[in-house]
Amino acid sequence: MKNSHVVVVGGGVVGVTLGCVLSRFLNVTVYDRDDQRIQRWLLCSPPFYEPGLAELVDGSSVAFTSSANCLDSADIVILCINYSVESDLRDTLHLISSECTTKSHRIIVDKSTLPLNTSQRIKHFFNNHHSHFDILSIPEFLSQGTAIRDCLSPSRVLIGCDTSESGIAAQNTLIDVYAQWVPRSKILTQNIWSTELSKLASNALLAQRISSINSFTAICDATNANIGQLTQSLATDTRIGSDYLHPSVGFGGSCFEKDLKMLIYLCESLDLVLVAEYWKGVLAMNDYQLQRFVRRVQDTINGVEHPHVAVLGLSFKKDTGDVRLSPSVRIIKDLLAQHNTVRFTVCDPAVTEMQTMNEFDGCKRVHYCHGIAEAVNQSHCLLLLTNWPEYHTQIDWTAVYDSMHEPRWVLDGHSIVDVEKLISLGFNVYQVGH
Ligand SMILES: NC(=O)c1ccc[n+]([C@@H]2O[C@H](COP(=O)([O-])OP(=O)(O)OC[C@H]3O[C@@H](n4cnc5c(N)ncnc54)[C@H](O)[C@@H]3O)[C@@H](O)[C@H]2O)c1
Ligand SMILES: O=c1ccn([C@@H]2O[C@H](COP(=O)(O)OP(=O)(O)O[C@H]3O[C@H](CO)[C@@H](O)[C@H](O)[C@H]3O)[C@@H](O)[C@H]2O)c(=O)[nH]1
Repeated sequence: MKNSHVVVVGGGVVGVTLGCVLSRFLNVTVYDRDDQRIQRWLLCSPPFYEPGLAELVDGSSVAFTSSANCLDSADIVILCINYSVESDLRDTLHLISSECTTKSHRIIVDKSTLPLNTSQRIKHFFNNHHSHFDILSIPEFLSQGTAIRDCLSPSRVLIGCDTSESGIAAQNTLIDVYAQWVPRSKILTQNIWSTELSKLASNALLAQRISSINSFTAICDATNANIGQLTQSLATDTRIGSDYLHPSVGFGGSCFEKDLKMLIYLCESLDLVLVAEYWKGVLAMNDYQLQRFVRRVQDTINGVEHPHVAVLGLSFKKDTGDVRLSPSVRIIKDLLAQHNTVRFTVCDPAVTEMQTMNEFDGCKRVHYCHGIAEAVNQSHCLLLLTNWPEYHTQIDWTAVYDSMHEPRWVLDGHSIVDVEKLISLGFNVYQVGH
């Protein structure tokens, strides 16, 4: 195993973090078809922001390439790719099959979150192409912003395989690989259906908790109940706990929505109509929460001539520059569509000006700012759309008040700021569920 060559396919946060950790024990190449991405990694200038990843890459022995011929020397191929369309996956498999010609046996690990039963379909594909590849499903549970910590100390590692002799041998090989840094008690072996479903179930339950708490913010907004007091009470019940019960404008990012849709698709294809409807409710609640916030913003700018809205936080959560399916982006786009004259100044320490321009197709009504002071200057309304509490505490509220124009609204989408303090300074404040 020591001299095994591992090729990680996909140079995103999952592939690169895992590649770096594995390179402490094995010979690792990260292959991505996007040459620009690879060039950034080769220059140790990551194509996206993930805390500590540049340093990890810099200190590792990982090789990076956009040339697929590295696949031929691989003993283990680990798929860490994003899934867009079925034909894309087929092309990837054809590529692996055509490049991997010289060795008689290899292990293919599916680490991407792809539609259920994909590992089985990968197996059939290679069987039909007369290649002796064993397929394992090892889903990834890391979160962006804490990718390195999660990869080094995972809560569990699931290794799914079929029940053939060589499948179990491949599973044992990967157990030995992971056991080099993960306690064996945290490495669980399962069948492939269970590992694939475990991944979707985990994200579905986390998303469901967020939608559940957000549903209570709607009740709090309509009554005298306060969401902070409610979550405090829920958190003290150890059976419920406090994780993933932080109220927000809704969850975002490239995983929860996509994985819920895969789960719903699976339920529908199994004719489990009620189960599908149940999970659709989680997505519907997420949209409802976002729309409630958009309406709140509209109410605050109604009647203001040429409203100027400052936005703090564009990425989908703290410690990442990822704007994929970010609630913040959705809110701005909705308001741009509904209001002809509104303009935005946006500030996020982890997002670049170029990303912002690309996200809004160069729209002249959205401006990127380097700091909060610049963003809020002459604005009528400030949207707090980051769940980065440390960032909120850096705000000089008196200076913000002086540089804003009437009606001086602060709308806190992540229930973080001290509402009473802002009201005492003269701001109008809306906080989700307050
Ligand atoms: N981002 C997360 O927090 C996270 C966590 C757990 C699991 N996942 C899953 O892991 C997978 C990867 O996630 P990510 O965020 O690193 O993705 P990403 O979109 O950032 O990166 C994927 C990379 O794969 C490359 N790629 C796609 N098809 C390829 C091919 N055929 N050949 C070579 N390169 C190819 C793309 O160019 C891209 O650079 C996804 O399936 C995702 O759902 C992501
Ligand atoms: O109490 C909470 C917790 C999170 N969020 C939001 O939920 C979204 C997702 O947050 P998080 O789970 O921290 O980020 P991801 O990086 O998307 O990670 C999720 O998705 C990954 C990809 O599948 C999984 O591997 C991880 O285990 C899973 O946490 C973000 O918009 C957060 O603002 C809330 O609104 N309230």
